[in-house]
Amino acid sequence: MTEAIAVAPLTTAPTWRALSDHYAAVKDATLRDLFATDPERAPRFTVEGAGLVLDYSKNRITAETMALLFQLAEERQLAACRDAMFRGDRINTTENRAVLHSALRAPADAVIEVDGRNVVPDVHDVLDRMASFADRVRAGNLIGHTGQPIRNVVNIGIGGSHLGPEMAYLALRPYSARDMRFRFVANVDGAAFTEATHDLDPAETLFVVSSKTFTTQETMSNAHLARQWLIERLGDERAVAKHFVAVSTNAQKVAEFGIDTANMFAFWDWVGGRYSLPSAIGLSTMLAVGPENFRAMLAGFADMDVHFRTAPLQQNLPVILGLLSVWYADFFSVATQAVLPYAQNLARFPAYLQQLQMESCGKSVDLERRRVDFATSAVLWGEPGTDGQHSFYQLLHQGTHLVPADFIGFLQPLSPLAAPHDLLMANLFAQAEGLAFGRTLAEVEASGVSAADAPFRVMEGNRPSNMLLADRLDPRTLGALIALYEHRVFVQGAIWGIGPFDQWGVELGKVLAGKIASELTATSAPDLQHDASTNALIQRYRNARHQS
Ligand SMILES: O=P(O)(O)OC[C@H]1O[C@H](O)[C@H](O)[C@@H](O)[C@@H]1O
Repeated sequence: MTEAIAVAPLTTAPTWRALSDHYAAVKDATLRDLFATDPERAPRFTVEGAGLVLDYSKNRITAETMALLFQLAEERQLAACRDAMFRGDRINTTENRAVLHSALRAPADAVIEVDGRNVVPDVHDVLDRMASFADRVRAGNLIGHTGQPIRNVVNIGIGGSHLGPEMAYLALRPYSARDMRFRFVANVDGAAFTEATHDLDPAETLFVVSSKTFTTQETMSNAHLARQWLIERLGDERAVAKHFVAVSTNAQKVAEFGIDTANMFAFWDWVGGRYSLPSAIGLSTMLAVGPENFRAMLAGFADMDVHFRTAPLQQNLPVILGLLSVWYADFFSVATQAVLPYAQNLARFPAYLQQLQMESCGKSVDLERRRVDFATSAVLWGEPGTDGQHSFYQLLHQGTHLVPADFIGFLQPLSPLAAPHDLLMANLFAQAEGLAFGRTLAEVEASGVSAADAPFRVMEGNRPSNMLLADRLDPRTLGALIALYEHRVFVQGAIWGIGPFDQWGVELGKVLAGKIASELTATSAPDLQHDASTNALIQRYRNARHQS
């Protein structure tokens, strides 16, 4: 099946109109009043699944809002779209591909077919190869060209081939090998490579070149730098064979680069880059945390897959979160959304989610090729708490933008230092409370602040947030958390009727950069045919380059 499920233009859907009317009726309701008039509100709007608890009661919603949003989900055939994805239909119609990241974490006895072939055994073959390779490296049994064991791993990749491995490595740092060093190089800026390798002994260093296509300019440039770095220092081109492995879908390009395909870990075109962490793209994470922890992370992904497939819409975490995003983007005209993990180890989680959500849902044409007349993805951003509190929370509390926030916290500390955890969690709960309920003028004045100063201290509140809690940031929980956001993005895409699995918008920049790169380095003055601004910028760079 290659066709997307056809749906009518979103804004003509009957429930969309009902939601518009409903929005007009509830937009000024305050969380103070909503909580005061409904003692059952917190339990009513708390759901659990796959080891995560979601309290979404501090959103600007009523029971009717949710009923209408669930009705919208029915009208947009969300369940049928979801089932088509899990079944392996070619729902990525603009690239004519199936979308089966869920197969990467399916149990070994599952049967998921693409073009009549069960892909699950292929997935498990690669996982097993990754596991035996990881065991070898971690035990010090992978010997480099000069006879020394490999102790450093440098992942070279960008986008989905970087953000997931780096984010998961940092998240699971307490579970990782402390006697090895892990580095992640993405930016084509040579400074990234230099910084990552300056203190590494090449004799002990393994490069994992991760690229779905194996053609990405930045990754290929960094991989060539790595090759040169290694050969210069070890003095022998044959060293490459023992210090490079590749993760890719493109065996031909891997061989052309000079990596033996025996040292390649494969994945498939039905895995999107930003969904590829549970594929072989997770190799450097597995090298860090070991096969057992990596498989536990996959089990967490699978827990959330099952929850998304089977929980009723009303109890379904990704469905609820996706619908709330639609509610804010399209009715409150909210342009940004914050993700605020109260866990230092999730420092790169917002960056990871940026690609996941913004590359997926940053679209303005629906699958029926119509320009949309509603807002799609919000700009997603965030930093770990409490650091963000001392930076941008001022705007969250008193600025003119409404920024719905996802707070993420863990009941058990990851660090052996338990005392700071109480303080961390106190801040987490306090921020959500403060944003929702604020502080009125009367309350400020009653606290002894003068009438002249009081207006500056008022916090109007009514700023929505979700609270996501789990027991502990362990591999299984991390998997469930990532899958929660993957499926939330899917829900948004299905409601909006856009294709969340392509990224045509990144192509133009690549084409232009290729042309400009040759103009910057041409020995004779090129005939610049850009606009006047771009021509002048190129000229300025050429002048500086040729003077130095
Ligand atoms: O894994 P690669 O093929 O090197 O792709 C790396 C990244 O670059 C592309 O331009 C896409 O925008 C991303 O979706 C992708 O993750």
